[in-house]
Amino acid sequence: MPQYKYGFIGAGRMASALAGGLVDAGLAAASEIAASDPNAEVRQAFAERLPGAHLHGDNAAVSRHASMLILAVKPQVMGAVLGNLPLGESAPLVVSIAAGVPIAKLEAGLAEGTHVVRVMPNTPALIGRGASGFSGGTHATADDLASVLQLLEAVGIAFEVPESLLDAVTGLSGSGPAFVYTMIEALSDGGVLAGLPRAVAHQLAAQTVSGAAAMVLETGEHPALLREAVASPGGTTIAGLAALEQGSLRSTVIGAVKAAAERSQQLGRN
Ligand SMILES: NC(=O)C1=CN([C@@H]2O[C@H](COP(=O)(O)OP(=O)(O)OC[C@H]3O[C@@H](n4cnc5c(N)ncnc54)[C@H](OP(=O)(O)O)[C@@H]3O)[C@@H](O)[C@H]2O)C=CC1
Ligand SMILES: O=C(O)[C@@H]1CCC=N1
Repeated sequence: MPQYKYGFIGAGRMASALAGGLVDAGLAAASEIAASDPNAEVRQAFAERLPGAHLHGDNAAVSRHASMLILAVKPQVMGAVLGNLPLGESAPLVVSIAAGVPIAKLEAGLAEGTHVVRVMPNTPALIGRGASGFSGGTHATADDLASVLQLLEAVGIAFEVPESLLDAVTGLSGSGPAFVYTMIEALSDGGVLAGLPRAVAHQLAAQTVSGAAAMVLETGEHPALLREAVASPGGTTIAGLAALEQGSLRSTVIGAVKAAAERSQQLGRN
């Protein structure tokens, strides 16, 4: 019988976000989670965030004993990791969260017949607000996909997509939090320029982004209609929107998602 419900290979930022999120969601106790990482500081940080979890320096100590094995290493080291990853007798479901690494490459590096699911999550999974896409491999069963959906829905929302769309998910929601943090910083800077104290501007900016996102998700209204409701004729908002259009905000954001999706595709070719 596998000893750990969830095993993470690589205990870095995304592994600790997912592990923390699934413990908070009640899907597993910390003692049912194990993670391996060659970096002692990273292992210590994971253990501090998730007291009771089992940390190892050796991947095999996790890969042999997990029901679901989550590969959370950089795409650049995935080949080396797969080449040295013994699986337990009751072979685990292997889930990769690495950007760009195709299912075919994962399957080729693992024992024939291994059940594989490729996932693209994001870091807000740590607080139950993740947004993920996933796609099953050649041998993945309906039960495997259901287990992965259960995991991802415990930490946010998730959509099954054809594998060909996972690079797009990476560009939008995988990398997207970084784009939004940049927007929050810029809003805060704008508030400071207009005279607000930094601490107040920072809170107002973050809450404005969070509130506006919740309006889209909770009212189901199209963002364009919500925007129109903010912009009074001859008012302040339309003056600001005109400035945004001058700076080509939309095409810049579209370009950012496209660049990230293209980089994900490139990583897959390496
Ligand atoms: N961060 C994010 O927002 C997201 C990341 N991802 C994907 O998640 C994966 C992990 O990203 P992230 O958590 O940010 O990266 P991190 O660098 O924080 O974590 C990866 C960890 O893996 C360790 N590692 C390196 N080699 C091995 C090995 N052979 N065996 C086990 N562990 C190893 C690294 O150690 P060391 O640093 O010493 O090399 C590092 O601690 C990536 O593939 C990324 O594409 C997906 C969605 C979002
Ligand atoms: O920047 C990266 O490569 C990873 C993948 C998606 C988010 N972070």
